[in-house]
Amino acid sequence: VTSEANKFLDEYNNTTQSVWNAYTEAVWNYTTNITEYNRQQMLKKSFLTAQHTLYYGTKARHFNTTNFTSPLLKRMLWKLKEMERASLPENDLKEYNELLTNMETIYNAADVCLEKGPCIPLEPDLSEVMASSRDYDELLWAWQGWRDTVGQQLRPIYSRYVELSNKAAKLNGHTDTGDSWRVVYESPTLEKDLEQLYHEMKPLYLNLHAYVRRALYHYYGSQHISLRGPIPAHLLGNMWAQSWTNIIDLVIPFPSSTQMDATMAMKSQRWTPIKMFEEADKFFQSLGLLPVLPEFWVKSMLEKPLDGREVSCQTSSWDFYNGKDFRVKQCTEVNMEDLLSVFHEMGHIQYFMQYKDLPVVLREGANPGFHEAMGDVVALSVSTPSYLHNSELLITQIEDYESEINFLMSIALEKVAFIPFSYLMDQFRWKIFDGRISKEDYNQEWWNLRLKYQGICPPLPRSEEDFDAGSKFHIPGNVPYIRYFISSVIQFQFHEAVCKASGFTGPLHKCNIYNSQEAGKLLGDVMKLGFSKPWPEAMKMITGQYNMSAKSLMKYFKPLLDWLVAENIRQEEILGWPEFGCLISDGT
Ligand SMILES: CC(=O)N[C@@H](CC(=O)O)C(=O)NC[C@H](CC1(C(=O)N[C@@H](Cc2ccc(O)cc2)C(=O)O)CCCC1)C(=O)O
Ligand SMILES: [Zn+2]
Repeated sequence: VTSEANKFLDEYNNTTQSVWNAYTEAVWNYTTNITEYNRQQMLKKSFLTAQHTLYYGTKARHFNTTNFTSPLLKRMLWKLKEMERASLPENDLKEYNELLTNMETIYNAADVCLEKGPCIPLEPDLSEVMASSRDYDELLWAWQGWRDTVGQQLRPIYSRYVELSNKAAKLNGHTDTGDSWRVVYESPTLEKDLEQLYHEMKPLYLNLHAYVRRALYHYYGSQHISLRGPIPAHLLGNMWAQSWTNIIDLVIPFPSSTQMDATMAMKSQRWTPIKMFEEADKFFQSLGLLPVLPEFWVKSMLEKPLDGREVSCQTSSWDFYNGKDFRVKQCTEVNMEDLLSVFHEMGHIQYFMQYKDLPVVLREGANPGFHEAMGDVVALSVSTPSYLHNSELLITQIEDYESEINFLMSIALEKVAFIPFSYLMDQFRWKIFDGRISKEDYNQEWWNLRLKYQGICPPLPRSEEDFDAGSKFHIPGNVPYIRYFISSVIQFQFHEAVCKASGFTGPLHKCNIYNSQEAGKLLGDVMKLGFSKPWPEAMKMITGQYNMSAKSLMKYFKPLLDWLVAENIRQEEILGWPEFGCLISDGT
C-alpha cells in the first residue's frame, strides 16, 4: 500500500506544479495589472485549482495511514487532506471567491477625497500623512477618512465571508476557520503558549507605552491625552498604531546623540529600489546562502509602475512552484522602513529557493512564523550601526551609552510596539470564527481588544456602522496574522543563536552576522527542511531547544527596559491605563 501511496503522491506532485504555477501566474497578472479581464481569468484559475485540490484531497482520504511506517508519507497525506475552500459545494465556492476578490478590490481601490481636489490612496500618501504629520486634526482626518471609506463597505461582505469560511472548515473536519488556521502549528497548547509568551513580554510593553504616552502628552497637550489613560490611536505614526518608528523624533531619549536615520543617507547617495534588493541579495550570499536567480530581476515588480497600470501595492513574495521563478511585488520607496521590508521579502525568497526541490506539498515554512522570521533575523543585523556604517549609511558610529539607548528605542518602536497588535489580530478573528464575537458586535469587540492589549483608544466615537478591523489589509485579505506574533518572538531566538554561531560575544543588539557562513548554515539547513518535520525539531536545530521563548527578546531589550523603568519611576508614571477612553474633544 505504501508503494501505491508513493505513486499517488508522485502523480499529485507533478500535476500540482503546473496547476499551481498557472494559478499563481493568474493572480500575479491580476495584482500587477488590475483589469476586469484579469480578474475573471484569476477567478477561473482559482476554480480549476480548487477542483484539482478536491480530486486529490478526496483520493488522499481513502488511504488509511495508521500503520504506515514512513512519517513523511503520513505527513504528506495528512497535508493533502486539508482542502480548505475546495471542499465547498460549487456555488458556495464561486461566491466565496467572489467575496474575497471583492474585499481585496475594495481595499486596493479605496482612497480619501479632499473637499476640493484629489482623492488620495493609502500608499504612499495617507501612510505618509500618518507617519510625518504632527497636526492632531490632520492625523484625525486621515485616520477617520480611511476607516469611513474601507471599513463601512467591507462590513456586510465580511460576515458572509465568515459563514462560508466556517462552512469550508467544518467540511474539512475542523470546528471553525480559527481551528483550521491553528492546526498548521501542530500544537494542542498553542493558545496557552502564546498567552504565556505575551505575559513574559508585557512589562516591556507597559514601560514603553507609559514612556511614549508621556512624550505625546508633552507634544499634543493634556486636552488630548491623559497620563492615566490609553493613547489616541492616530498619534503613533502608523495607520494602525502597529509600528511606532515614525514618531522617533517625539520620543528619542537623547536628542543630542546619534539618531539612526539611514533614509537621508540613502536618498543623498541616490539609492534605488534595485540597489536595495541587490544589497539584500549580497547580504544573504555573504552568509553562504543562495543568490536570487536571474528570472527574479526580470519578472519581479520592484517599483510602482509608471505606465498607468493599476496595481496592488500590497508588498508580497511569490513562489511559482517551478523551482526557478520566484518574485517580489513591492512599490518600493527609498527609505529605511522599506529597506527592512526588502530584507523581509528576500527572507521569503530565500526560503522558497532553499526548499525548491522538495515535493510541492512540503514547500512551506516549518510553520508560518518561521517563514516570516527569516528575513527579519537578517534585518536585525542590517539595523545595527556597524552594518549601516559599513554600507556608508551611517557616518558617525558613536558607541556611547546614550546612542545605545537611542538605538534600542528605535528598534523597540518597531518590534515591541508590534507585539500586542500582532497578538490581538487573530484573537479577534478566532473569536469571530468560533462565535464568541457575534457580527452585531464586531466594532465594539475590536476596540475592547485594542484597549486591552495595546492601550490605545479611538479618537472619535465609533459605532456598529463601522468595521475598523477591516481597515487593515490582512482582515479583508484573509491573511492569518498570528504568524507575525510568533515571528516577533522566534526571530530574537534565532538572532541569539546565529550570533553565537558566528562567534559574536557582545550584547545581542550589537550583533551583525554579515559574512558569517556558520550563521547562514543554521538558517539554510532549517529552510531546506520546508514543512517536512514538525517545527519544534527545526527550532531545536537552530536554538538547541524545542520551544518558543521570549527570553531572547527580553535579553536583547534589557538595557532599554532598565532605562525605561528608571525613567518611568522618575516621572512617577502609571503603568497601564486605568482610565479607559480617549478624551474626545467634541464634548460627547
Ligand atoms: C503570496 C504571498 O502572499 N506570500 C506571502 C509570504 C508567504 O507567505 O510566503 C507574502 O508575501 N505576504 C505579504 C506580507 C507583506 C508585509 C506584511 O504584510 N507585513 C505585516 C506584518 C509585519 C510587520 C512588520 C514587519 O517587520 C514584518 C511583518 C504588516 O505589514 O502588517 C508587508 C511588508 C512586510 C511584510 C509578508 O511578506 O509577510
Ligand atoms: Zn512576510
